[in-house]
Amino acid sequence: MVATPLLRPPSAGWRSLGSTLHTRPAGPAKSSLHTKIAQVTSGKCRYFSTSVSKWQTDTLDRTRNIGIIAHIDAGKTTTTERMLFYSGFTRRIGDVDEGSTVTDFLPAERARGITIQSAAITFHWPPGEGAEGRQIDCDPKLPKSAVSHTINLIDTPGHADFTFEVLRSLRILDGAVCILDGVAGVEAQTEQVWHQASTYQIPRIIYVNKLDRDGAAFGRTVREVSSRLAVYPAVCQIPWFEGGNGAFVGVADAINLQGLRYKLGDDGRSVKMLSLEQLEVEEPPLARELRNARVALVELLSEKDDAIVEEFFECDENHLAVSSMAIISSLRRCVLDQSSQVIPVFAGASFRNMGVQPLLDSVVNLLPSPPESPDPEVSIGGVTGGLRRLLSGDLILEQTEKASAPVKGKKKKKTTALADPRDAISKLQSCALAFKVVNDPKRGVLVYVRVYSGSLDRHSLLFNTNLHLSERAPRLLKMYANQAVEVDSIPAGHIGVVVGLKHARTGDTLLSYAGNKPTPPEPLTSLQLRPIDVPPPVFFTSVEPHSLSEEKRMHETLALLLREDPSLHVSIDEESGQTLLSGMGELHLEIARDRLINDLKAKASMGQIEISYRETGLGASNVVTKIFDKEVAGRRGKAGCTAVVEPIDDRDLSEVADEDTLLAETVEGNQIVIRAPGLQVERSSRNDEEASPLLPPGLEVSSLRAALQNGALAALARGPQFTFPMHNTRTTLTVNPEEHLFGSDTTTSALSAAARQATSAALRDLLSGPGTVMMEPVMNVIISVDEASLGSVVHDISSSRGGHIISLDEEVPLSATDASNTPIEDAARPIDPKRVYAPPDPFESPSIGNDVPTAVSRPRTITAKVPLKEMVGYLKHLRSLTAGRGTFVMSVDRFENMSTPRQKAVLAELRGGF
Ligand SMILES: Nc1nc2c(ncn2[C@@H]2O[C@H](COP(=O)(O)OP(=O)(O)OP(=O)(O)O)[C@@H](O)[C@H]2O)c(=O)[nH]1
Repeated sequence: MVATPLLRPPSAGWRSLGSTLHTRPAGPAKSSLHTKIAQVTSGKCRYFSTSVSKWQTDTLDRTRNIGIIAHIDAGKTTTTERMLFYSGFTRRIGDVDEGSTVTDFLPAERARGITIQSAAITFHWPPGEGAEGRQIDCDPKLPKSAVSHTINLIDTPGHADFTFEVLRSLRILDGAVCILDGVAGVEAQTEQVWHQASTYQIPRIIYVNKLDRDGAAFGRTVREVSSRLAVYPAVCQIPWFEGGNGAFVGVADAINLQGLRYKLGDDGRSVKMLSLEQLEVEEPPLARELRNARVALVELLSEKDDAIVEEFFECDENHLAVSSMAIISSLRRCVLDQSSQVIPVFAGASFRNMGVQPLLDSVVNLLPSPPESPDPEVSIGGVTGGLRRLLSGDLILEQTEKASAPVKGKKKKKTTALADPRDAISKLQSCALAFKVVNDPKRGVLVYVRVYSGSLDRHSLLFNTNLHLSERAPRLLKMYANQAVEVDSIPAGHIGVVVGLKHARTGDTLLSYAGNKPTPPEPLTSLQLRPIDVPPPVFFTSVEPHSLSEEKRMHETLALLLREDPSLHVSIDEESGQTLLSGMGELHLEIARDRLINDLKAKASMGQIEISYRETGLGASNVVTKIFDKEVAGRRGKAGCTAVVEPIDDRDLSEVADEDTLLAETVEGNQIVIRAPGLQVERSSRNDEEASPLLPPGLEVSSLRAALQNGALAALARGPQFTFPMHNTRTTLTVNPEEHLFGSDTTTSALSAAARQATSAALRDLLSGPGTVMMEPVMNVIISVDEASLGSVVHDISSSRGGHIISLDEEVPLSATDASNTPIEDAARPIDPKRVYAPPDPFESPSIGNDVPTAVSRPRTITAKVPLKEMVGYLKHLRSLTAGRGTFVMSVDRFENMSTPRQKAVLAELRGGF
């Protein structure tokens, strides 16, 4: 599978693998592969181009948008650094432990040695000009890695606190490399990220790293892949331990039937290649195992792919005679067709510079190009489907039918004639997803985008469908880690950066369209690419400026932080005036603190990190009316409204809404319904900005709605009894035009103030009536332990921590972290490790070689629901219960009402200091 070594005659000499030599050889001779792997012709392919800024769409098939996913510390950054080095991108290998890597370029990341931001880096493999180069016809009999490809690599973070960041990186990938730690095997978080990748149907290959470490067990890890990730591992390489159980010196390649021995202590560019025959002389046990691996590989592929069966018969049913190209093609088909459940597995030790070039070849050979990846999901006008279907007109047709179908039990709403949505779709020039916003100290705010259709051109007007505003794209860049090249356009399938956008945030969809209108034609305004739910924040901390004069700057910096990371929330406590920053985990907030204070230089300090509790009503309030009548900033403002606050029932929001409803939306766990009887707003009309004759001049429906919503949200940020934000409530605001609007005195700020006062009054009414209760975040926790510690961990969770055990050894998706509600296909059945080929590990007893781990060390998975409070500092405790082997991941399940004694105990603790 190694392009360069595969393509050269196996010889016992040391070869240089790297950027200097790329010859184009002849394809392998089919008939006698096991005796003669490849022949080399002297014909050379040159991959030169003159322009690096030209992004040709016709070279899209030579582009790979991939990510590296793994458990924390599995070696993502170390592997990425080697990739950059071998591709000629860097001159020396960066070291995570020294803090000199290219990808972890934030000071906070360098200091902690962990990856926080997913940086996008472009490089070429094999070294050359990548997809920008002149189109060269390559022999289809050669692997794709014979020609230089452009690889856009997204480095995803590994810590559970950054799940949201992992998700938003995942959704723009066409393929992924999953790195496993060869000592730790498949860990809880690997499973979590694996399932998230399954949600987006991302084709994957696996790389088992750290095989140089004591205790590394490639075979055991392969078996865990089958049992824990529920896929068939296609072992493409096996580790080469000197003399069978000595030092890790390289890999034996089951595709090309050769051994790759690296020079110890070297930078990994010198590799000795040995044919199977040579291995038989020099390392007979390894040669024997390599034959086993080849047989198992061909057998596995034959179960899933008919084409290789034919090839196998042509080779007289000789597993060793099947050509390496046939195997590569078969593996590629299986990787792209995820129903095969086949995942190729590779081996290496990135830190020792072993195994990374063959891995890069596999990225090019096996992972899909953008056009080969699954149709990206979009939502438009309440309908979801694939972007390609939308562009072909199929999806929107469904929407038109759905919109005109009568709603059960309701009279049909009056609608204006809808223009054919296909006309609107035909006006779409480009559609891109902003997947990352980074504040670069030199270049300003960089918005990383993945373009999905058309071509995003410099100076084009981009409509942001999340924020409903347009902004121009003054400059476009292609990023090489922290270096940039200016470009004129970013075509579909590519990743680039827009500089100079003032509003776009991570996760926003950006459109360019034909025509000079300020907004695109309906229903394009609602088009969203791969929408993703932001989980509710469960920790918070206060942020205080050092002085009053610093306050403005602090808020600007916070706003930037929120553009970068929308899973952070900022709110102001109305009464104390304190600024509160909330996030998904303790580490999440600590990193935010680092970013704010150390990187963005805000002169502010942060308080302690605390759990973010909530408050909810135990019944409905009375209807409360408030008329706001006051001078604001020298101008009279008068407006009124009524409010009712009640707990959410199980009615759907669409059932709550009627013809008088201007808005029915769930924001941060609370539903807001805004009604204006008789306003005669044509809601189903596509012109929401339409002024109503009942509205004072200058006041539009959209601004009335926004003002009322903001007012209600401000009031709901503070519960009447415990001052925690309200949760699980529905607030219905009603504006009666005749009673609550007062001509030109009714300004948006007066409306907002009236809504806030009415909601606050309804909350107080709730307190004097049915009362309120505290709610706490309850986590969905998945714990991985050995059989031996199962009992003590289960006991600890259920008795000392007040948790409920949901299941043992069953995959339960982490609700808040799973991107959609679509069932996870592969969460179903683990594959019996006995049916899977895995080479024996050094020191492994032959009797258990192919067996499941022994009873005491059998991995067990506990799924439980536990209050977050009881999970603070849990890792340390788990480690002590499991002799250091247990791991866990968690995500918010929901907020639950607290019992009176628990509420009392928590309040006493909070008052006494957390
Ligand atoms: N012995 C050995 N150590 C390795 C290998 N690869 C990585 N390491 C070490 O493992 C540690 C973690 O490596 P990283 O590359 O930072 O891992 P990561 O997956 O990027 O971690 P996060 O960025 O925190 O998610 C570092 O100390 C590396 O030096 C390897 O092949 N062998």
